[in-house]
Amino acid sequence: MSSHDLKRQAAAAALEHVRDGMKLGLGTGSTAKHFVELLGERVRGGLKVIAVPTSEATRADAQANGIALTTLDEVDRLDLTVDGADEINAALDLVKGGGGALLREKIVAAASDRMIVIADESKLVANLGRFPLPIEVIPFGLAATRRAVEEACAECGVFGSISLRKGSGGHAFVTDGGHWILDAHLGRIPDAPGLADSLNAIPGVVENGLFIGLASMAVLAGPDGIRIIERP
Ligand SMILES: O=C(CO)[C@H](O)[C@H](O)COP(=O)(O)O
Repeated sequence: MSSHDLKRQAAAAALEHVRDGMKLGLGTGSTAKHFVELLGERVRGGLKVIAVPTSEATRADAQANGIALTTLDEVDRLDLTVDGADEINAALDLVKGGGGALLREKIVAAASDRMIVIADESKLVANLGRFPLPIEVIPFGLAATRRAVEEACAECGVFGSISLRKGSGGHAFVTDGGHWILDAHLGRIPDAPGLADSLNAIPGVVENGLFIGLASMAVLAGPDGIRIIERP
């Protein structure tokens, strides 16, 4: 079965947790895009939901699929966010931001009563860190911020190259918030909560891609079917 099919299966399984009248957060990435498409089918069939997208790309997809949108200024809390991830461990801590939407994704997840992570099972890892950790930074003072990121990593016992993410044309990739992304190639992150706190204490860092304690359930699709991991 292709990765495309597995992602769609995970998205379909998560859709079973959506109820009429819910306020939803819509994630970003290829797996979340399947969820938006399947949710759109249900909306066209009469399901009433209202949703906050986590990126301009997801906003466009949601609008194309006829999903009513709102903002976190107009609603207090969201009932459920469904989003993908780059890495998921057994404790449901995540690395996110491969698609560059980590800041809005974390704001929306934190404003949600529940977050369901959808992925093909290759995203489940014993240790976080093989996927480069995205760190969203302010362009001003990039070199100083990069040095501070290296120091914070070293103090947490993790080492590796830190690269500025490039977009099309070789220029810096620019997030929806107008920021840049440093990708930290660390290999293994033994203390993810500690590293997340240290990175966010750096003035030029806007947010990092470690999602600690935000996901309540992972829906993982593999060749043998759907596997659910729930936060105890
Ligand atoms: O964090 C993300 C975007 O910022 C995505 O959820 C993550 O990159 C997974 O993407 P995909 O579903 O395409 O594998």
